[in-house]
Amino acid sequence: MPSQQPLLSVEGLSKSFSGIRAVDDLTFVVGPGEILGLIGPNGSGKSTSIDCITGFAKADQGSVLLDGKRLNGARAEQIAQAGLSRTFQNVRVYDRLTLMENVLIARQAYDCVPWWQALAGTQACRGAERRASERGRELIHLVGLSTMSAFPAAFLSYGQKKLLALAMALMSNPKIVILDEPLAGVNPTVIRRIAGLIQSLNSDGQTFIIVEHNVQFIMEHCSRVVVMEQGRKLAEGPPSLIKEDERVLHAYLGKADAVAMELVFHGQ
Ligand SMILES: Nc1ncnc2c1ncn2[C@@H]1O[C@H](COP(=O)(O)OP(=O)(O)OP(=O)(O)O)[C@@H](O)[C@H]1O
Repeated sequence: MPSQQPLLSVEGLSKSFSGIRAVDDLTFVVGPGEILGLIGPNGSGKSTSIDCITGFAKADQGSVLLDGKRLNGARAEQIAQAGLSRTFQNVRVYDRLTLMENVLIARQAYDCVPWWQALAGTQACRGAERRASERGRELIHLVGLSTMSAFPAAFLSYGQKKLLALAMALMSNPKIVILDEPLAGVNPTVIRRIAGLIQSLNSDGQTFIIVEHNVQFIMEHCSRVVVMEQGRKLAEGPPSLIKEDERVLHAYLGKADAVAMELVFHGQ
């Protein structure tokens, strides 16, 4: 549990789909500068929780506070504007648009000048456009895609699209970035690049929540881990404690012996 005032507080979050309790009374906090890992077996409710927190699904119960501001009932774009941005399990980029256009579109949800200024092409509007282009260039460079900046996103490999999605999520200078399975379908080289980016952004103060099936990655890169099983929080703590928790091994493999430990925590 972080000692500072939490940046994000999720309390009593619940969501059912026609009788299936996908998320059941989930409570956790994220402190400023943390990298929180959210793990659990398939169907344990991770994505539904993230969808409810980010306004992509409506929770049945519970509250979400970002920096003390209540987000319940807000639309996804309002939540993004408040400082909570995310990527998706199935990467979402616009294939026909260039990388630069993709990041500029991502920023529009957050840093839009009023429509009348945009129509009139005011100085404020031109200034905002210039700042957005500079930020977009910086982020495309940061994720290592500068040489492809003017190419359509369709030219990118799946792993490169994940890097573009990360740049898009950062466009708004969010308080928290939620990465939903950033490593799924990605080769080891891109995994290393994503890991390096997360670490370097985090050392500059960026807070992350990472939802991931690669438990080894979570154990290496997160300061704290929340484990879900059947919609509920099963365990929570630093990686060193989670690794010792037999309930976590049981949740994944139905047993908690040395072989299970190697398989879950070291991917062997
Ligand atoms: N739109 C939906 N309609 C009906 N049931 C759903 C829907 N979305 C999720 N569920 C169910 O809710 C439960 C939690 O699903 P969720 O996708 O949140 O789990 P998850 O931990 O993210 O799984 P995975 O790791 O496989 O992505 C599952 O039983 C799933 O079948």
